[in-house]
Amino acid sequence: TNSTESIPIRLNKELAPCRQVLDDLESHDEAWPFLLAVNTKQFPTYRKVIRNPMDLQTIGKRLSQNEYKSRDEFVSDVRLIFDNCETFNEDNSPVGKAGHTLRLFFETRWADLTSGK
Ligand SMILES: Cn1cc(C(=O)NCCN)ccc1=O
Repeated sequence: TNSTESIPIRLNKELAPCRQVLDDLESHDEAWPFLLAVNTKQFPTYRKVIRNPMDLQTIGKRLSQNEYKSRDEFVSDVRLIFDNCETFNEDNSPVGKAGHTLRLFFETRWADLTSGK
C-alpha cells in the first residue's frame, strides 16, 4: 500500500486537491447518478453509445492506486463523467440536469483549490 510518506512530496502535493475535490463531489446532493458505473442491465444501450464510461468510484480507485501521473489526467477523467452524461441524457432530464449542476460545482471548486498554484 502506498502510504503518503512513500509518495514523493511533489506527487503528494498534486494529489491533495484531487482527493479533496473528489470528496466534495461524492458528497454533493446531485452526485447520485455518478457515484457508481452506469448499470448496463438497466441501460442496455449504454456501452454501445458511451465508449469510455467513467464514474466517481472508479476515479477514487485510480487515485488510491496512484494511477494518475498528473492533475490533468485526474481532471480529464472527471470531465469524462460529465461529457458522457451530456451524450446519453437530455439536458432537461433529471440526470442531465444533475450533470450540468455537478460539472459547474466541480469547475468552481477545482479553480478554488488550484488557482493559487
Ligand atoms: C450517469 N447516468 C446515470 C443514470 C442513472 O440512472 N443512475 C442511477 C443510479 N442509481 C442514467 C444515465 C446516466 O448517464
